[in-house]
Amino acid sequence: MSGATGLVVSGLTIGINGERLLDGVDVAVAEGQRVGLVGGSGSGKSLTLRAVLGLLPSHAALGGSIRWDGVELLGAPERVLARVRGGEIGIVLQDPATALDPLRRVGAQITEGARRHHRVGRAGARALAVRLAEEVGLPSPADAVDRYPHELSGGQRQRVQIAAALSAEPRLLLADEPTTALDTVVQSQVLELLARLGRTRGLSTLFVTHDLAVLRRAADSASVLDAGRVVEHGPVERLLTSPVSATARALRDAARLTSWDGGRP
Ligand SMILES: Nc1ncnc2c1ncn2[C@@H]1O[C@H](COP(=O)(O)OP(=O)(O)OP(=O)(O)O)[C@@H](O)[C@H]1O
Repeated sequence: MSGATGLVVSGLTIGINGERLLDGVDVAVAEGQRVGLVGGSGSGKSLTLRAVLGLLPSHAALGGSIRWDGVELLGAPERVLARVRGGEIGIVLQDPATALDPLRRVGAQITEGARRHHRVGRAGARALAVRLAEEVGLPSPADAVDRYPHELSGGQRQRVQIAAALSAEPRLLLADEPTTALDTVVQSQVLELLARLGRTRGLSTLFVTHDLAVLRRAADSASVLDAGRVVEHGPVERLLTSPVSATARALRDAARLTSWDGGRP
């Protein structure tokens, strides 16, 4: 066990059905850091996140190393993964509609992590749900926790998912395209929320996206993935202003076409 805190992924390889899908990926997220993984569709971003959580199909062949606070997670026993997954490491996915259970009230879903990882009782859970609903900016938090997901807007549902990820008090948040399904105004609000939570909770983040303009608000440094390999790494600002690899240049050009204003104040 090494003394390194945070997440250190090194030389990660993933093969499924004889096809090498990830080929030696290195990513590290130290305490309090905001790191991005950016790349086009199919480049291996989600596979990397799923590998960290031990959520790959059982026939996937994994190599390399994924250490959390110095503890190797690759091949770790289920009880270790269960503690880390949704506990010390929280996750927020792209689509709150599929991440949330349509048949359970919002409050119960927000506090599931706290009940599983910290044995919070029923009464404590309700107070915690309201507090977290307030922290993530849900309107009328005491009412919101009694609603069902379909009674909330898409942006509010994404706030619920973030509150649920926070309830077990994680130190690292894995975010997989958490704003892609939202319109640009709501996207901006959710990015603002994640940035604030990072500051107030000292939460580190590993943020996956195909959009460098989004990443500019969500991470300070990033690795650029192409076909399962890291082709470039550096500050997000530098990836936008002077990308070196063809992949980063293409992502910069795409960001210019959409929302990035070229860095003008
Ligand atoms: N369970 C699986 N079985 C076989 N191939 C898979 C599996 N999961 C992912 N892949 C393949 O691995 C590659 C990387 O997938 P991944 O989901 O990591 O891409 P991504 O970068 O997240 O892309 P997107 O932005 O489109 O989600 C793709 O070619 C995908 O088809």
